[in-house]
Amino acid sequence: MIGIVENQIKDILKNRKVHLTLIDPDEQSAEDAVKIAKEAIKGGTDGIMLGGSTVDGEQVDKTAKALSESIELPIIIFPGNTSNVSHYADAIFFMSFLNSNNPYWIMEAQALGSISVKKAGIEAIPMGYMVVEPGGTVGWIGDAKLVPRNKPKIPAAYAMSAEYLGMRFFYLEAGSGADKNIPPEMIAYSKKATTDMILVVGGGIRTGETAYEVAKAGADVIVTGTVVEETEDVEAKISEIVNAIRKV
Ligand SMILES: CC(C)=CCC/C(C)=C/CC/C(C)=C/CC/C(C)=C/COP(=O)(O)OP(=O)(O)O
Ligand SMILES: O=P(O)(O)OC[C@@H](O)CO
Ligand SMILES: [Mg+2]
Repeated sequence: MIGIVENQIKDILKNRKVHLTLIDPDEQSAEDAVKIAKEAIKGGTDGIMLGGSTVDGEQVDKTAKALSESIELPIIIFPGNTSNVSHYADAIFFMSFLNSNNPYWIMEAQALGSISVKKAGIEAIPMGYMVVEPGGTVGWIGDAKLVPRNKPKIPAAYAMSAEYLGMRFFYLEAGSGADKNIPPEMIAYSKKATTDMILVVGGGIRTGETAYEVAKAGADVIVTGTVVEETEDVEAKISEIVNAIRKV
């Protein structure tokens, strides 16, 4: 069933690209996460993703609670593992790590995590997750068979199969803090290969210019996380990125 958050994203996509700000609950206190989220909202972001590849459930829960008390925008869990489920969030990217070598990340974590998702009563958004070189921490933790950067047809085939399996979102991930973002050509292939798939792209996007390229190539949802950790002026940085993708 399609829920409220997914419909909100689809509504925005009728007119323009979507930007999500990723906050890693491991990097700051819940109070500071709220400050960052508020700045990002002033900069024009459309929602907050909460997650990290090495974060514990308690910190996710605390941060989700603080955010839910202070902001109106959707809070979407970006789970690093089964413990990262919180009823204070609005939704969870219910993702399968499609190019992992380990069945745990492809289907077991989902089976184990589904019990908490059901109990929490949050919206599950079905997503195929594909990690491309360099892949960062998540590539290592997720035991990924990293997609070579010059092989755009590989993720395109996975995107097609994910769509045939009923997944509605497909995430091309270069790894948090990557020195290079997903190549535009790769984004274009995955976009062309699918019909209604919502294409999410993240990892290594730090400027309005790259965000524009990624959006122009076919990304529907552009995710930035590390820039927020690196910049002094979160509002200005997010607004640079958001203004750039809105030009597409
Ligand atoms: C659906 C449920 C409940 C679980 C699925 C969990 C899966 C498949 C996870 C995939 C593997 C994984 C570890 C993903 C992490 C995704 C993520 C939150 C990335 C962003 O984190 P980083 O910023 O790379 O983390 P660090 O900053 O900690 O390096
Ligand atoms: O931290 P950055 O490099 O913006 O990456 C965001 C996201 O794709 C990580 O999962
Ligand atoms: Mg991080």
